Amino acid sequence: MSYNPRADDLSTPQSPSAFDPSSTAPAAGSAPRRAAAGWSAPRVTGRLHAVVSVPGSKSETNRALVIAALADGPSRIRGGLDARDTQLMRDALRELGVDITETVDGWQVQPPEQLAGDAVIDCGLAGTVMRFVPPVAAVASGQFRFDGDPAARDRPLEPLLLALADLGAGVSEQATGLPFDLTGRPDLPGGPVLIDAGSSSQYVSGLLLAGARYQRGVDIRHIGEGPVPSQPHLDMTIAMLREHGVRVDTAEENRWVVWPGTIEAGNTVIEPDLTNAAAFAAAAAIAGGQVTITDWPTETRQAGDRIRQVLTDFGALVELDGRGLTVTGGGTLTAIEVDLRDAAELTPVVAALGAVADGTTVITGVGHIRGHETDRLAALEAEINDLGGKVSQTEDGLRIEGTDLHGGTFGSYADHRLAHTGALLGLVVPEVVIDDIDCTSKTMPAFPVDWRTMVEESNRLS
Ligand SMILES: O=C(O)C1=C[C@@H](OP(=O)(O)O)[C@@H](O)[C@H](O)C1
Ligand SMILES: C=C(OP(=O)(O)O)C(=O)O
Repeated sequence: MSYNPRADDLSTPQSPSAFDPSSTAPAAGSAPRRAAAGWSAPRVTGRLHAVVSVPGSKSETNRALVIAALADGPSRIRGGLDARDTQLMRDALRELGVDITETVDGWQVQPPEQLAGDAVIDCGLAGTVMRFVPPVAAVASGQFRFDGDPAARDRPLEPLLLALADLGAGVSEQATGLPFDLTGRPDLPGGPVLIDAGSSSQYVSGLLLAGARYQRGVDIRHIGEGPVPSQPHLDMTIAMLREHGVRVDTAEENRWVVWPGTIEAGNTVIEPDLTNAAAFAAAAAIAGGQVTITDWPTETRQAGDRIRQVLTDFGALVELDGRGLTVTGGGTLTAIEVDLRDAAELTPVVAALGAVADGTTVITGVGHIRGHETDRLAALEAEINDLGGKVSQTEDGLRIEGTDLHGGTFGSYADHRLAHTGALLGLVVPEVVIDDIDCTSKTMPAFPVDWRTMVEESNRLS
């Protein structure tokens, strides 16, 4: 199965323009829409009553693949996510000479004696591919061109390219993002490097993942004014590396040191993706009723686990027990104020909840998501307001006045999580149509079917 639609088949709108507090024109909303009829979001007619399972974590899967590709022998990954982002990662690593066999019992990953290749690496729209693979290619012999979807060319990358050049890789001069060329060398010196990682934690994760294979390891210092976002994702990187015998020192704030050495091969079991699960959990809160997500881990490194507290704060009942995570909603929500810097991926789901909650929801700490799959702050503002919402961007987040909404087309900008926002609103607002539901294949190809099943089965029972 391929999750890699041709860029010119996507017909997705352009990214909305950068934040401009003086502008009242919703650049994102005025972008051209997909001409096709779109996907009618299913509406809940009674109460939700569903048990849902979601596939593996994108973040864990792509880290496990990179670690296995750099390890000292064969590894097995069980429960790995099969979606566009992880397909692109598997394809990229294969271009570097890694053998990945997909069996019913998981993926068997066999690294080559020496990473090597001469290839164009397609990053799609995947942050984890465009930021984790170049540090790996830096120790491969060969020349690589990195490119991706049109929207991927707008995603920030320059700090990582500068860092890789400082560490000894050959990076095309003047490159500030995709596309760029990289020449690797198995004896990459590595060593100390300064980086402004305020726009993405993924630069640091990428350097950490490959750093043990650099001659002098890597000693990264973040020098930006603002903090590095998404701390749980950094913690996940460090924990997974340590599980594979890599020494990572983190005693100093904003400094990460990886010692040179072997990355031990081993087996990894991937947890369900809690950020994708968050959309299903939020469904019960927004529409009322009960949704159980199976296999929700009692302890996890995933940032998406934060949704438990968020939904509780909105007024839902959230229980974690042997069944999994069960969310019970009464159909009304109370607005919250929340700093999502550590779990910025949740912003589109939280924005949907805020749009229909009683009161004004304020989300802070997420200015950097202007560089996610699309400018998420502009897109959420424009698309929710197109349905009659009252959303405005702030410098580092959103201010959302809960109100009654009406139907209309919800633009997804090729962003799976924007599609989740539209689907959530469509549970309670009649005639919401999502222009491009297929973009959910980035991390969950079954999303449209599983979402509709959740709603239609509940409607049938109530
Ligand atoms: O390392 C990862 O797996 C991720 C880190 C975060 O990126 P940013 O730090 O760029 O937000 C997160 O938003 C993204 O979905 C996945
Ligand atoms: C920001 C996200 O993805 P990426 O890994 O492409 O940065 C996301 O999945 O919400």
